[in-house]
Amino acid sequence: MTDAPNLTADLPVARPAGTVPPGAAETTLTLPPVPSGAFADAPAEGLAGLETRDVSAWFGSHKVLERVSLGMAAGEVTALIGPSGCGKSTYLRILNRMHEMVRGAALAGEVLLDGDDVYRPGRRPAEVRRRIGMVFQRPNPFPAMSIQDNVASGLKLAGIKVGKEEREHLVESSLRRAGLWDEVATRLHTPGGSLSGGQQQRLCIARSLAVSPDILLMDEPCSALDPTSTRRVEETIAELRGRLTIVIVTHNMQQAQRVSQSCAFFLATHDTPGRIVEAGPTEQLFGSPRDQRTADYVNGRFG
Ligand SMILES: Nc1ncnc2c1ncn2[C@@H]1O[C@H](COP(=O)(O)OP(=O)(O)OP(=O)(O)O)[C@@H](O)[C@H]1O
Repeated sequence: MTDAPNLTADLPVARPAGTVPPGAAETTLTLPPVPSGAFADAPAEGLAGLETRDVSAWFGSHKVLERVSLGMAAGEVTALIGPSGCGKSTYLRILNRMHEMVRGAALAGEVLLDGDDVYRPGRRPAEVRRRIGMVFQRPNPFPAMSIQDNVASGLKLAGIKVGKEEREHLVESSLRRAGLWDEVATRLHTPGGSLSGGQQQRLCIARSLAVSPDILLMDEPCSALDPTSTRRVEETIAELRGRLTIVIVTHNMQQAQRVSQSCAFFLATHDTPGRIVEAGPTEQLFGSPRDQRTADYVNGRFG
């Protein structure tokens, strides 16, 4: 594994994408390509990996991310860690084109889903978001809608039409994959809002899975949950590993170690945007970090 940011350290932004603020991307130059899978073992067959090259981000004139290059291997769980405000959630939202929904937001760089830039002109954001699903900090099912319809709503939102039988099959298989089926099989018609917080979060995972995404992004998915529900969601993540690619933002160092195979440590200072200080196998990042700042952070000495 390689420290991701060092590949292109101190080079100007390579390819402005979107509405980069004036003067932000001064130079255009050709960078040596980041070798595919440079940060991970060979990708699992049939699964898609994600890679970013020199991703920078702004809110208005405030630059919040600086040239983040990272490979997120197919079928693995990659954890993004770092102190509050270092840009982890912004980075996550860039991966499935949600960042551009914020007024005044801009970015530069490339996000490659199986080698294909999700910001390529002509590529539809809705299609990107179907392939790269997202689970948020707070469970957000439709509370009055039945459990079954909540799962199927993912299909509707993505504009996927299926027959009754296939719909039922998808609902069941998605709930099974999210580890919720046994708890709800006899009450699929009761409202999603009647479930516990942890069950609601797994319902949201099932809703995301119903459209068969390649990637699942999770933004602190357990921060609103009690320890038992947290453990259950972590088990679900473990079961999904190898079937799709997961990128999770977490403040919980134990959780990062429990669920992820790779880890990236982000850091910003009061006058510098967020960057990756160190990325690599989780075991190495926690067991023998190369950078003192990583060691200090994972050992709870700051942040
Ligand atoms: N919608 C927004 N408009 C303006 N600035 C924003 C917006 N969202 C985030 N920011 C700023 O971008 C920077 C990075 O925020 P971000 O939420 O990505 O960090 P984070 O590492 O995920 O933080 P946390 O761990 O607290 O969630 C912060 O300075 C934040 O204030």
